[in-house]
Parts: sequence; structure tokens; C-alpha cells
Amino acid sequence: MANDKNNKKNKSKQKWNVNLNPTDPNNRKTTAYYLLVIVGIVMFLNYFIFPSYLTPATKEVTYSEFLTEVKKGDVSEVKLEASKITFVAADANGKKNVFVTGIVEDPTLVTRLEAANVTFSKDIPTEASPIMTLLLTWVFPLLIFWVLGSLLGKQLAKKMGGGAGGGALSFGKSNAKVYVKAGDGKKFSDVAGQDEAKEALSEVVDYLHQPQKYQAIGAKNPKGVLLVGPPGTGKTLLAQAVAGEANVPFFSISGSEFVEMFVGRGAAKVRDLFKEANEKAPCIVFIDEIDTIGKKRDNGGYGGGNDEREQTLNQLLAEMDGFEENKGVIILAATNRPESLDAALLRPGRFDRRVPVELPDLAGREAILKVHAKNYKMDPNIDYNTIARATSGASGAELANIINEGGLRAVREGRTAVNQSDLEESVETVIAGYQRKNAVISPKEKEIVSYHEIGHALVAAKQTNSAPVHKITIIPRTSGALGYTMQIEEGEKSLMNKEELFNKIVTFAGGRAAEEIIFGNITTGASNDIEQMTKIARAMITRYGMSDTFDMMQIETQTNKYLGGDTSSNVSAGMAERVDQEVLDIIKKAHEKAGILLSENIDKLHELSHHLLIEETITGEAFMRILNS
Ligand SMILES: Nc1ncnc2c1ncn2[C@@H]1O[C@H](COP(=O)(O)OP(=O)(O)OP(=O)(O)O)[C@@H](O)[C@H]1O
Ligand SMILES: [Zn+2]
Repeated sequence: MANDKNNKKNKSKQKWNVNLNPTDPNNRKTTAYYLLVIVGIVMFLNYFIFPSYLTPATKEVTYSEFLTEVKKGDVSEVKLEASKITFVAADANGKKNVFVTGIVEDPTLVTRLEAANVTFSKDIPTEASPIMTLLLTWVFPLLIFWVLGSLLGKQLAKKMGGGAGGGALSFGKSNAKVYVKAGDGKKFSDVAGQDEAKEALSEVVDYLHQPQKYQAIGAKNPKGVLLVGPPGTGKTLLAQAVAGEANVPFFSISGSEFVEMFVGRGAAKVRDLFKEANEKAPCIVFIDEIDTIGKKRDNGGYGGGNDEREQTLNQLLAEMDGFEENKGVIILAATNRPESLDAALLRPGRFDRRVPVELPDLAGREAILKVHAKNYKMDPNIDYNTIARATSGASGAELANIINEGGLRAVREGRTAVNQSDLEESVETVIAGYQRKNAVISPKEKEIVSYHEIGHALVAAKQTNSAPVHKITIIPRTSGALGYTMQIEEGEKSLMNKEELFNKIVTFAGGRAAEEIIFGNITTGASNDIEQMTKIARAMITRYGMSDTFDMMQIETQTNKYLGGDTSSNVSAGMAERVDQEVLDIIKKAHEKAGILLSENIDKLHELSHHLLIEETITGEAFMRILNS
């Protein structure tokens, strides 16, 4: 309810918030911290622990006692040091012990020792050998230090997504590199769907395989290819697969690393990167998040710009222009803000090719689910198509996450393979958060939520051209949703007509309308519905030309196709007012229609709501059975 998610078609990003950005500047802090701890441990061992192993337990005695022992002839060996005298003396049983005493100005000592026939030796024989000392105090700690260091370094490299592996803080090697070879042997077959992108990139692979074929005809090497698309759609994966298919080294760095990790050295790092790439050619250089260095340089005048970034960008442009045409260094770059890139980057001879990497369609989603399912033990009867239909708008990364969540759930439930219910539950988990099994909700609230959700479902079912109800639940979720109605489209929809859009708005209004009819009062539970329906109504007027007043005039433009969200208005203030009025009219009409549909079916509204209140979750089939009985 609050935040209820009864619409899978929605592509708003908050809903699919899976953070895959591997670059975490905190890593550096953590590493420095580990380093301090290691140094601390080594120092501790050196000063407190090892000495006690090296020096046998000694007993402190007075100088006169020492002289007495010498006189008695019990002392066999003596070591004179700057600040103390260590000596070995036998006790009553003839067992040798080590003693220590302070230095006293005593010119007669040597004579006395000679008289007692005591050996002067530099080392007390019972002390550890010098090799042992060296091993314990230096070699051993340094070894620990080195092993831990290189382990940490590797971990760091992994965390940074194969990016700045040997970055600023790498231990093992001192000549840190900004990039690592990390093709991981990925192939095109690891990338599901994305057929058009693969086709576009297969030319790059072919070029790397047989450059002569292209050179013979005089065709130039494709220098830079820009992969453009929303987050998590597999851009990095595609770049790795190109390297894998062509069997060439893969260098990768993320734009944000240039800016964050190598403050003041961005340009130098670009130079390094290309120097290395030139040596290893043919190869692939992958620059993720290129928009962070390649942003438009339009902060005109007054040095408001970011000099550091600009130098880095200039160096990148210079390198791209500089490297020999047919050397075989191909640069792939990824971004989800193509509109913000500096035009200089897009000029011929630089990133002059653009490969769209879009969100997967139905078939693509099914294929991605299957590719990832290969790494898990799955029940053979899983219907991937249903899962794919329920996840319209999900990216490849999110689908991968759904499979993994399903795996985790199967383990939690003590099963040995992932089944359909695990996947369905994990879809909901990814969309709405985990179930809050012991959330405290009053019986009255539960009743309201039941009517609200059935309100949505009933309105949806009573309209033609609206997606079938798949599941209704009033089990609260960690996202704050108190319940939701899940609708799943029968197939893939690329176009929506005006009636379908309007019906969707009516369905959103169904929850609130049910509350009004049954309780004569309204709650905050419709807040998410309100947000969604307003968005659709607004888009109908401002972007889809579905109003009589404005005909086919575009009123708003979306500033970023991939990240959604922002729109910019193209109309005068006076017009904007009329737009708002039109949006309001649609919403009012929809709200009214929802009320009428529910009033006409009030018996079913009661019956279904009571059923849901008892069952807490009902399937689409059960819902239809009761509705049609
Ligand atoms: N088409 C696909 N086939 C198989 N797996 C995919 C696909 N798309 C995404 N994935 C999964 O999602 C993960 C993240 O994808 P990747 O990092 O390549 O996305 P990206 O487009 O580079 O994202 P971003 O823009 O956030 O960097 C991949 O490691 C893979 O597990
Ligand atoms: Zn609702």
C-alpha cells in the first residue's frame, strides 16, 4: 500500500536499485588502515615477543653476587656488553642458568675472570644463532608483511572491478599500473541477448583477427567504439567478450578512477595506459564511465572548469589521435550519459561509433536468466518465461541478482536446488524488499490494506486491455510496502495505446477508491499510486501527444534517455498552467471510473478482500476463480 507496487511496467530507477558500481574510494582508507595494523604487529613482535624467544630466561643478580659466583668457580662464560654483563653459571645441581647484572666500574674484573678461568665470549652460547635472529626479527615479519600485502593488493584489484588493480597502494610491485589485464576469458556466449550490440562489435573482433584483410583494402581500423546504455546492461561484459573473442589483452580503467585515485596525475596515467597498450597491441582498452573525464567543457570563462579533468581529457584525445592507425589498439568506452560527452570525443577518428546497449526485451531477459542459471543448481521445471515477463524494465545485472537471490533463498529454505517459488520470491525481493514476517500491523490496518489491494486488482480485471493479475499480497516488505498487486503482461509490449495508458491510471486509482467506498475515509497508503499515475498522465500530455489541446506538440523533453528522471519543459508559463489542468482532468476521470467499477462490483470487493485478509497472499488464478464464481 504505502509504496505499493502494482505495476511491473514501470521503469523508474528507484525500483531497481542495484548498485553495481565497483569503485569505492573507501578502499584506499581501508588499505592504509590494514597497513598500519601490519606495521604495528611487526613492531610489537620485534620489540616484545621475539626478544624473549631469542634470549633465554635470565635472572637478574647484583654485582657482588656475580663476583661471588665467579669466585666460587660456578661461572663458565661471560659476555661483557656496554650496559650489562650476561653470564652463565651452574646451580647446585649443575644445571646451567643465564644471569644478568649491571656494569660496575671495576678494573679488576678481567683479572678476576682470568683467575677463575672463565671464558670470555662475545656470544652467550645458549643464545639463538645469528641466522635465527635475522630470520625471526626481519625475514619472517617481512615475509608476513609481503604475503598479506600482495593478498590485499589482489583483493583491492578485484574490488575495483579489474580497474586500478596495481593502483596507488599496490604492495607487491612498486611500479604501480593503472590497469590490469582482466579479460577473464569472457565470450560473446556469456552475453545473453544484446544481439545487435554483439553484431556491431563482431566487426571489431574480426578486425583484430585479420587486420590484413582490412589493410589490404585500405580500410582504417575502428579506433574508438562508444557503448551507450543504461546501467547494468552488460557494457563491461561486452567489452570483455570482445577481448575474449579476439583473444587479445584487455586493459580496463574507469573514468572515475582517473578523477578520484590519481589526483594530479590523470594525464600521466592516460599516457602510461596507452604506452602499455601500444606495447601489447593488438589489444582492447576499455574506459568505463567515460563521461566522468569526457564531460562537455562548457563552463565558459572564469576558470570554473576542472583543470585536472580537462588535462586528462586532452591527453586522452591526444593519445587517440597519436597512435598508429593500424596498430590494433581498439578503445571501447562505456557511458550512460552520452548527451554530456564533449563533442571533441565524438569526432571522426575518435569515438565515432556508437553501439546502443539497451535494456533487454522479453526474449533477452529470458536468455539472461538462463545464462546465469547455468551457474546454479536449478529445478529443471522452472518457467523462465514467467520470470522474464514479471521483470519488464529490469537490467541484466538485476536479473543476475534475481537468480542469486533465488539461490540464497533455496539455501535458507534447506533445498538443494532453486525452484520457481524461489525465483518468484526473489523478483519481489528485488522489487519490494524482503518480507517483514513479524511486522506489527493492526487488524484494522490489515483490513484497509486488503480492500486497497483488491481495489487495484478488481479494477484491473474489470477493464479490457489491462495486464492480468498475477498475485496479490498483504505481507509487508522492507521497502515499506504494506501490500501489493502484481500484474504481468502476457507478452512483450513495445507500444501502448491511449486506452491502455488510461486504464493503467484507473487501476492505480482503484486502491484509494476502494478505501473511500468501504471506509468513507482515506489513508496515506496511496502515495506511490499517486506518484505513478501522475507520471503517466503527465507523459500522455507532454510527451506522447495524447491531448486534444496540445495536439502533437512536444512539451517536455527527457534530458537523459537512459537514466530517466529529469525532463525539461519547452513551454511558456501560461501553457504550463494549461498542461497541469489537462493532467488533472485525466486523473480525475480515472479516479471516477475506478469508483464506478468498484461500486458496480461491491459484493466481489467484499468477498475477495475477506479472502485476502485470511490468506494474506492469493494467486491470480484464485482471484479469477472467486471473481467468476
Ligand atoms: N546481457 C547480459 N547477459 C548476461 N549477463 C549480463 C548481461 N547484462 C548484464 N549482465 C550481468 O550484469 C553484470 C553487470 O554488467 P556490466 O557491469 O557489464 O554492466 P554495465 O552496462 O557495464 O553497467 P554500468 O553502466 O553500471 O557499468 C554482469 O557482470 C553480468 O553478470
Ligand atoms: Zn495502491
